[in-house]
Amino acid sequence: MVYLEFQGVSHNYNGEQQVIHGLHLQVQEGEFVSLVGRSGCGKTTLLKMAAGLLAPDEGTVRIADKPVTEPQTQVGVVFQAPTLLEWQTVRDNVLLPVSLVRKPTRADREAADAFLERMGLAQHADKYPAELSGGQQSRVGIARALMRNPSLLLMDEPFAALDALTRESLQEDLLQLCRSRKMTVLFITHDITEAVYLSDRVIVLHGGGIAGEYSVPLPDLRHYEMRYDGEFNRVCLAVRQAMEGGERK
Ligand SMILES: Nc1ncnc2c1ncn2[C@@H]1O[C@H](COP(=O)(O)OP(=O)(O)OP(=O)(O)O)[C@@H](O)[C@H]1O
Repeated sequence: MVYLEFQGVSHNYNGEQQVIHGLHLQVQEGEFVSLVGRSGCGKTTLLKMAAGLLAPDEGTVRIADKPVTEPQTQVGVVFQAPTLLEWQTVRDNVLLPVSLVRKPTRADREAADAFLERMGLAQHADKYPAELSGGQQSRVGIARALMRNPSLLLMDEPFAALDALTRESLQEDLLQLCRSRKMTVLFITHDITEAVYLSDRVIVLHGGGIAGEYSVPLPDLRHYEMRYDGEFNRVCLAVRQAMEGGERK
């Protein structure tokens, strides 16, 4: 079943040249799709339209077959800058999606603590964001998005500020979570290896549209050794070549 769909979507800022132009894309329920492309090609613009934070000038974005006109409760969004509330503790920041609609219960606090533990932040729950490193703050942002129990996760370079090993372990955690909860994911990254490792499909954006689309022929259960596999590297090379300026579909 198609879960997220862009139907002939276009967008420009301030009436200037179109950043996204008549784009069609379907993401299946439970599918993990990465968006890659040169800086400024419109990845964040596309993600913001899916999040209901930006309206397309033309075309429609649909989630579960309903047009998106505003932010949706079943959608979790993670940006590279985690935008945490400085005056609230780490735990309260994670609880924010709940406290915006009702008073958090003990079960909510336990769920928040479980996500923080999963992100390796159990001992930081009572601290304030300013006391955490940039990478730790990014992980709080991810825990907060997961607190919504989202069916669709939109992630914009969520691991960009992390060291290589933390990044790898969070990639494993994210994959496990997505598979076990059958989450649909749209994931932006500049790292081709990360895109191929995490995804069922990698989409290359170029010139306002889709320049290439690559299914990843790896089993659902991924292991870091797969990154050195010949097939894996063939997909990485194809993605890279499309990023260098492939034909627009
Ligand atoms: N609020 C805005 N107002 C005007 N122009 C904008 C705005 N946001 C983005 N743009 C422009 O739209 C284009 C696409 O931006 P977008 O952030 O979607 O690209 P991106 O592919 O995510 O880039 P990056 O990889 O550098 O994050 C860029 O040329 C950018 O300068």
